[in-house]
Amino acid sequence: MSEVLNVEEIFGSKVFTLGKMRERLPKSVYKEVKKIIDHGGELSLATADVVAKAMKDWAVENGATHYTHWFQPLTGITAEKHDAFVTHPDESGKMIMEFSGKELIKGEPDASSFPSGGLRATFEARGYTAWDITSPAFLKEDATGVILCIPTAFCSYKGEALDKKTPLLRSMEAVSTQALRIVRLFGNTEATKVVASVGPEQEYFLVDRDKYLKREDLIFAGRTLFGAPAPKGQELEDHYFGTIRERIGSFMKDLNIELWKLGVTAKTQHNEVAPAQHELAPIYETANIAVDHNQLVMETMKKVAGRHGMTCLLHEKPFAGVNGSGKHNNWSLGTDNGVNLLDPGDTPNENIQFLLVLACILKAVDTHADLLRQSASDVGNDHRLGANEAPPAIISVFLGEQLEDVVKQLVETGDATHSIQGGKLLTGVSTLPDLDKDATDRNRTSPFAFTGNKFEFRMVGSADSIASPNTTLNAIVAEAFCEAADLLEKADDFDIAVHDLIKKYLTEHQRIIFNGNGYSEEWVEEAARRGLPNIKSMVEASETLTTEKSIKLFEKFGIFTKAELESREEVLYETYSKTINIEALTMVDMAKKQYIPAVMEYTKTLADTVLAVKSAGADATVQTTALKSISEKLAEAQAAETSLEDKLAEAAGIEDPKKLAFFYKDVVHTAMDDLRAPVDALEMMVDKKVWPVPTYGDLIFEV
Ligand SMILES: NC(=O)CC[C@H](N)C(=O)O
Repeated sequence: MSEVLNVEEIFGSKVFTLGKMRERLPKSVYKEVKKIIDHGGELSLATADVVAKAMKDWAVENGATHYTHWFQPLTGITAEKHDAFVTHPDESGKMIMEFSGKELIKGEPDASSFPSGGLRATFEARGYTAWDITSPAFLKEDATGVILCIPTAFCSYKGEALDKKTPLLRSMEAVSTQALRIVRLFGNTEATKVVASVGPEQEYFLVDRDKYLKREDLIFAGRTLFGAPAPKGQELEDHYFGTIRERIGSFMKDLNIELWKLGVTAKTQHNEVAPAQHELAPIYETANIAVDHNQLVMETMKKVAGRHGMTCLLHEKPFAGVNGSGKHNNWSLGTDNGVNLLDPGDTPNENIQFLLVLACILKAVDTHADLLRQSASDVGNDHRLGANEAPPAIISVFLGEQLEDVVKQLVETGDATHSIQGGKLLTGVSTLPDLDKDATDRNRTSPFAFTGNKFEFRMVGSADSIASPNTTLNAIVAEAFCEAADLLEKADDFDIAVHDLIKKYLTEHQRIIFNGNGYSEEWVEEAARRGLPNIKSMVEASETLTTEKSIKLFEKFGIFTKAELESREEVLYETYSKTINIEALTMVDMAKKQYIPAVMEYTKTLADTVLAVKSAGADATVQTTALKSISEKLAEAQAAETSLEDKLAEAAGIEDPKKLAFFYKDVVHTAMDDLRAPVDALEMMVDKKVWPVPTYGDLIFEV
């Protein structure tokens, strides 16, 4: 019998939850904290002192020696700088551990080396972290000891956002304010806020650590830059939902335990489509906490994989030719009195509030398809989108049969009189129950799919923070709600006005609805006919941040200033160029120091064989032909390697960040492909024993 795991007891044990605050704080202090969490406001320094002491006492009781303001700079990952609770000893030499309210609420981590896109000159180095009271503090335990982590926002001396959290929090407030106006129109006077909630499904690969360490591309780039396909890929679909192997299972078990302790509701786990690919999905929660938790999920996956002699690859496309990894971002909006704005009910044609919300979302997604596409772009996702079971780069919305039919009725006749019902699914077996069928099937080819009571934004990449996609979603929907509320609040006859507005929005924006196969070539053509943007790369997507339309949107709701948007665009170009540069340098390194020497050595062995066979008086045609074709490919690889180095030298002379990023995308990238092709071909021509690195087969089938 295995040991019984008390999940209820370990869940949240490393989190300074509301429950722990209620136990440890004086009633009045707890009430003040709770009020600010729910409705905003500022904590007085005296109250902050009391909270800080309680938080420190709890942390120290649990072994903590340090605290850190934990934040999310524009690197897309998290940052921390530890400070011990240590203070000056008194005269007798005794030291008492302390943590003040001031230290809790505000930090000044310097942190001047983080990307700021020109927002901070080096002489304006001051940056501040501010406690995000809405996301609970937690304990991180590793070889460093136990560290109290306080989620914080990070901004410059002038108050400009330098992180991912600040704009997200601003967008949550914006969408809450505007969505409240909508529910008020329908007579909901009880709700005091509308919360954006998110559940991100995290896909990942696990590879053996020893093999990983033999591949510079995995170490430096997080993905394979070379590699011929293995004889078997994912075509048999036998890995998908297959039995979880022992080694992976014991990783998953440890991962769950670590995550539960951190209050992450790790819920679903399974093998994904590609060999060595897996998935973990939590239950949805407030967007801000979901973003923090997803960072913890990614970090914990890497840590726990190490303990099991494996490495977790979060890259969107670690292996060419098989599925990449996404992070399907399930998003919805709910009032604090329990109404899910995205729940259509049984008869959506009669649910006017839902239809208005839906019409607003379609309008938002159509109007800002470019921004939504941008929010899901990162360097790795360029390889994933549109390839092997990942949504295309074209934004469209899947509504499903039932809603598509309601929309059609509204657009065509102005009235929706009925809703298609799911009915029964007849199993045809007397011992099996007949099932109630959903009114709508699912569509995994869509980048933005309605799934019953939420939207699943499937475009997001696996390695990316989910802060940007949710910030953008909240922002664009806030704008649509705001425009609708501006009109409807003034309407003489609300019923007629709302009906007309829904019809208008649906008619104007129905081009964004697509229920067919998003992977098909026909859709690319059809989307072009409809005038939908097809933004193929991260570099092209970055430009959309600073269009007039984008600046107007984000400034209107105080989510980004123009300067913040410009700085982010610049950071994206820099990140892109630096990442591709690392990849290209890694390729040069591997080609020059590993592949080319290995093949040279092999050609020598072959040449010796040719001579030996000939001198023995036998026919050496096979050996000679092999030698010739391998030497030709080797020459091709050598030339491509030199050309890649030339292109990198050319890149070094380009100063403008945008021009440079485009150069990396258009020129360096092509040179990289040109080098990969002959090396991959050589892999199939030489003896496996001389190949200097583990192959695709070794990496994804022998974990
Ligand atoms: N079965 C699936 O859901 C595959 C999803 C795919 N891995 C993606 O990148 O989105």
